[in-house]
Amino acid sequence: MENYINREKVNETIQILLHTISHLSTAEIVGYTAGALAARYIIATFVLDKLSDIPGPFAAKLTRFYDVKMKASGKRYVLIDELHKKYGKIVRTGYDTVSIHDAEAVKQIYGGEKFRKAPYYRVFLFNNTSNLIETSDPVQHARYRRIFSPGFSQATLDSLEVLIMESGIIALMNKLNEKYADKPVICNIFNEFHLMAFDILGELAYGKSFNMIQRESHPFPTWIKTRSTMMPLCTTFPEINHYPKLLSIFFPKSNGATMDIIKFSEKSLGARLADKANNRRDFTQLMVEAMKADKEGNYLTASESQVASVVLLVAGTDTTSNTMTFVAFLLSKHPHVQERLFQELEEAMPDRNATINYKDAKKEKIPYLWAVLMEVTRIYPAVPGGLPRVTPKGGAVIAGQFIPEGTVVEVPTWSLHHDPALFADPFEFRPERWLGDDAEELSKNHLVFSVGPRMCAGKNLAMMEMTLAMAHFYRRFAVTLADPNETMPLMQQFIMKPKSLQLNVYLRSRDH
Ligand code: HEM
Repeated sequence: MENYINREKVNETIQILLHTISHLSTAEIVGYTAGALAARYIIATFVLDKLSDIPGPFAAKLTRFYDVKMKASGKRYVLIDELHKKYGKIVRTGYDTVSIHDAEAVKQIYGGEKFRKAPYYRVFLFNNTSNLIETSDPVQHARYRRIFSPGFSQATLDSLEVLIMESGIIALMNKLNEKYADKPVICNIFNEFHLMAFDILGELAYGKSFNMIQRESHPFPTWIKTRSTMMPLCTTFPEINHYPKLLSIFFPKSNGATMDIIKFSEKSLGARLADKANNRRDFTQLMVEAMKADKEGNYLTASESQVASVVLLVAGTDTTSNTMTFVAFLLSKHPHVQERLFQELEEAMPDRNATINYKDAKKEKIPYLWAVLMEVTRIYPAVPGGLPRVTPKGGAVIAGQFIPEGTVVEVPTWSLHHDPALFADPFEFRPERWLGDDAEELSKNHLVFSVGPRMCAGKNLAMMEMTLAMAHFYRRFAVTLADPNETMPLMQQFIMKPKSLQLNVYLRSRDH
């Protein structure tokens, strides 16, 4: 390279440039700079545009703000679906982003390591510290997965079942019995499931329950809510997430909430480190061990551990509690389904107040409960949007279309779940569809936990928690909507939830 550079010529050019600039007025400098930036933008957008043959709204081609607007609407999954209906199975959603509505593309994009997680995920950086959900580096991801996989295994979860039952499910059932059942008192069941999910994850990822079912309050959910206001902008312009100082200027409240979360995590982990007698195999224990591990082995830094607690909590609370809210909504709207479920549960648990083990509540034993969960998560997948990935070096042909390297691609989960070619009458709530001979075939396009190496690590925990909670809840109570005309409008950030943060119901005790 050295040989090709004529240093004298370069110096001479710089001198001429500096000389010219020194003779320009401020207004001229501003004008020329703006002109140069505009020219660069026009050339990049219209001349060098590598995605020019992919259809989509004109505004999406011009700026990433088109996507910010979709995200800020809280309805991005619906808007993306409408774009597919208008433009076809491959749609441009931004100047470097493409949505692909094609079931075959799922395996190609998510099934292996080739398509890495997009910079979008940097919004999950806490304090600029990498973690299981955020990292796009397969080596770092493998280290995190190795450390945490014992905590996600069914064997570990079985050993923690009593804890999950007592701190979460039974505690909630007792509260519902006392406070709401058979009384003309409205129960915001969304909130109650939320409190339960927090208490369970508190036990597993913070070493002890937050005791929210009883206390009904804790600053954690507010911190998370405050932090999430930065999502639309910070997922679309992800570079900003590497600069905590910039974040503190642009999003002072979000940043403050992040710092509060980190401080809380630091304190909780410190308490567990000091509690030498406690060695149950939960996530906190895995972190404590990883912090003491050899640098060459499965180690975690203190900062990685604090962030891991947060990430497990964020990933494992709203997802499960919102899904349980969706179950309550759909079962209230379809009383015959609720009745059929009750009959199966009554058979499995003849005594209303008895408890049942997970192994006796599973698909093989109570198939209708499983079918209800499958159908609810098909209609309302807690993570409804496409999961953004980057096309590898050399680009890739996806669904018959060449997509250049470095493009962000995603397959929209909600759209596939409502595609009549994949699910007959997709907008109909019909758990029975999961009891037929083609259930296994159908489940190939059921993507609520995603697929491949980056699929949900907490699937076992989620299924166990939701199955046990639903079994005990619908065995004990009949649920009706406080407002029979309730439509439950939804709001999507990364996770989807009821927009009002409420689902108001009445609970009636099953009397035998
Ligand atoms: C109904 C409940 C849940 C749903 C629908 C769900 C869905 C998902 C989805 C779709 C992903 C892939 C994200 C992506 O690629 O961008 C994911 C990842 C993840 N989930 Fe879940 N999740 C649920 C519950 C849980 C629970 C209870 C935990 C545990 C605390 C958990 C922990 C994680 C983690 C750690 C990842 C990242 C995995 C990795 O990249 O290796 N999730 N989840």
